[in-house]
This record gives sequence, C-alpha cells and structure tokens, in this order.
Amino acid sequence: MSNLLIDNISMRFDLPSGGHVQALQDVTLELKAGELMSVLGPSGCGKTTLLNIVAGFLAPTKGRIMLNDKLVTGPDAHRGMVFQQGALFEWMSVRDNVSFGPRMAGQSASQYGANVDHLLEVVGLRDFKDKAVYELSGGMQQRVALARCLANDPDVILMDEPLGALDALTREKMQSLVLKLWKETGKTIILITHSVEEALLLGERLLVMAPRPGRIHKEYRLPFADLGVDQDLREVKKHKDYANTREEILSMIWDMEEEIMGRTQESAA
Ligand SMILES: Nc1ncnc2c1ncn2[C@@H]1O[C@H](COP(=O)(O)OP(=O)(O)OP(=O)(O)O)[C@@H](O)[C@H]1O
Repeated sequence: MSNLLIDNISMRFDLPSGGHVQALQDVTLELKAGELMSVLGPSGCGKTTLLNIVAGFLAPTKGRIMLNDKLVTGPDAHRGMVFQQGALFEWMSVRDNVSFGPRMAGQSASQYGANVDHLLEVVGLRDFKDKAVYELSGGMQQRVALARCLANDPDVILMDEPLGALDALTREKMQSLVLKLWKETGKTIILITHSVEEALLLGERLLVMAPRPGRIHKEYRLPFADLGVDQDLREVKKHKDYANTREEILSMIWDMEEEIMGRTQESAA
C-alpha cells in the first residue's frame, strides 16, 4: 500500500514578459495509504499545479515527490488522474475505454476481462458497456472515467474537479459513488474541488490552500466522509459539526478572496 510524501515543494513559473509567478511555496504533506484528502482554496492558489506535480506532469523547482519511498520523476501508472471532463475516447465503447490501460499494458482479454466487468458493475454501467461514450450523459461519462482510472490499479488517484461539470443531483449521487469506491478499493485519493460542501463531505482530511504564493493555510480532519460511506449524504449534512465547519471555511476563503481583490485594486490604482 502507498505512502505519498509531498516534500517541501515549491513551483515558480517564469513568464515570457520577464516576471514570475510563485505558484507554490514550501508545501509539505504526507498521505498514508487509503487516505482521502480534499483540497480547497481560492482560484490561483496552486491546487492544479500541486496535482500536476504529484502526477509527474510537472517537475517542481524545489522539493520532491516520493511514493512508497521511490522518487517520482514523471507520469506513470502508479498515479491515475480523473479530470473535470472525462478525457475519454469518444469513439470507443464504454468497455473499451475502461479496458484501455490494461490493453496498453499488454494484458489479454482473459486477464483484464473479469476486473473490467466488475468495475463496470461497481460504477453502475453494466448495461451500458457497449454504448459509445458520446451516447452517455455527463454523469455517466464521469463514471467511465472513474472505472477507467481504477482499471489501471494505481496506488494514488488524483481528481481535479471531477464532479464540477455535473448538475446538483447527479453530483450528489457521484459524491456517494466516490466514497463507495474509496472504501471498497482502499485507494489513496486527492480531490480538488471548488465546492466547500463537497470538500467537507469527501475529505477525511481537508486542506485549505492560500494564494500568492500558493501554500497550505489550514488542515482539518473530519468525520463526514466516513459517515457518508453508509449514510445518505443529506443526513450527514445534519451532523452537529457540519454547518459550523462549513461556515468557518467559507469565511476563511471569503477573506482570502477579499484580500486578493484589495491587492489587485491597489496595484491597478
Ligand atoms: N504554465 C504556467 N505558466 C505560468 N503561470 C502558471 C502556469 N500554470 C499555472 N500558473 C499560475 O500559477 C498559479 C497557480 O495556478 P493553478 O492553476 O495551480 O491554481 P488553482 O488553485 O488550481 O486555480 P483554479 O482554482 O482557478 O483552477 C496561478 O497564478 C496561475 O496563473
């Protein structure tokens, strides 16, 4: 099982105009195998940059990523990504999308078949396996994206606003599905979201980041994700600590955004 270490990461982007953006500054985090961390913060605080560095798509200017005591030097199958829009192969069937990774890894149909069928069952797509992706709704496409990621059996799943494009009801159903998959597979998950409610419901650990430079502002350990595995999420929201924590985080992010606006207006004046 995986242990993920984000070790003193900084990321500076040099701009063609000559300036630079300090997207991340001294970010250190450790995730144990099977932990689910949600990440929140105002726009531009470095959430996506951090996820891209953990995935190995970007090399940090300082620090390192270690997975199971091995240095991450580029993308590989140990870390799977799920994006806001599924990045699926539109022309392939649902089943071919889900089995894509194992096929590319050289597995035969008899090797991957049972697991792919199991995953299609778990995400509720058994009866849609022969449909083309373009025939599916947005929520179903995200189910395919989740199953496709799991078919590669990554140690860590990185999700960048995976439910952000869905309508409210579908989003709620998918939040329950993410919790179910988390418990069933025991995967380590980092999930970026702009929704405070979603971060509360899905984050066993919840990280609030601050901008300019992007850094860790505060971390919470919360009971709601565990409760949501067995309970209706609407019931979980009635938990005595839910509303207070929600208010606290909302005003924290509101204050950060006010400060950014203030700074922007000062520099424009
Ligand atoms: N390739 C790049 N070149 C220059 N600047 C970049 C690059 N990628 C990101 N940035 C800057 O780094 C900062 C962090 O960006 P990032 O996309 O990681 O933030 P975010 O918190 O994910 O934002 P959002 O919530 O809007 O998606 C921003 O100021 C962004 O403009």
